Amino acid sequence: MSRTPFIAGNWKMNLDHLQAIALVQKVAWALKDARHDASEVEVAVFPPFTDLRSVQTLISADKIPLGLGAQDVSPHESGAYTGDVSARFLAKLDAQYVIVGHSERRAGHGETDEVVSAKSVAAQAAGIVPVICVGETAEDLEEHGAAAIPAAQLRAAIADLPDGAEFVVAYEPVWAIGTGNAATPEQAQEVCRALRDVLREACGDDTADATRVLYGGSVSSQNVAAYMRQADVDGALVGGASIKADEFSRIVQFKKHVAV
Ligand SMILES: O=C[C@H](O)COP(=O)(O)O
Repeated sequence: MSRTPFIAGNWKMNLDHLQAIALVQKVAWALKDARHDASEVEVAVFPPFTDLRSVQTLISADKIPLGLGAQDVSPHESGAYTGDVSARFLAKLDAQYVIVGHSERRAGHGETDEVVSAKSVAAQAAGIVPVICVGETAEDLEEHGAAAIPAAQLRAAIADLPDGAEFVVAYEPVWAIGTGNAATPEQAQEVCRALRDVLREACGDDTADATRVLYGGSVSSQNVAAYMRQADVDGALVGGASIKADEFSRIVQFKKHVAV
């Protein structure tokens, strides 16, 4: 089955809303120059909450072929949850995606598998596609091998999603994030394949064949093509390189460097 490749740019806590506008304009020019066809490669950006409105306005006014996502979402619908942002609020801003379970939130904010599952459910209920991040630390890798922890995290994150729910999986080995020490394409393929097996077992063939599994961790224009050659890697979750318009645009144009 063919899955549309997906390049997702997670800006993390970078760029205020004015800088965000400038970056999106540059990315839009680069995509136009490259005659980017969104039906061939889907691209989305994940700005901080405070930038979402500005970025959404620009994308919609200038018909920029970019999807929009948020970096986090509340597991709750509404009420006394100071600082939380609900999935419904994000949907109102045309967010199509939301990242859940990023390792920086698991580690820095104590997010458990249960919280990640609740966030996936909240997003899905509001019509937003969760981008479920999983990945092992260097210690996990040594103790359990590469796939065991990400597979367990994925099982937990999708456990309460209804049948047929759409979601994206992002395999991000923690040791590869922001380090320049990217996983090899073969390592990425091995774990992405194992994650697809989890989907096959938990949700059946249709979901396993249709769900996009991304690799993330020090992705650049130099290595993206090698990941995209792997049978079970359907795209990339890009951090640092996504806030550099030229580099992000080169990543998006990976097809120029690889026959897929
Ligand atoms: O969400 C993105 C990942 O954490 C990867 O970040 P990075 O490309 O800076 O390594």
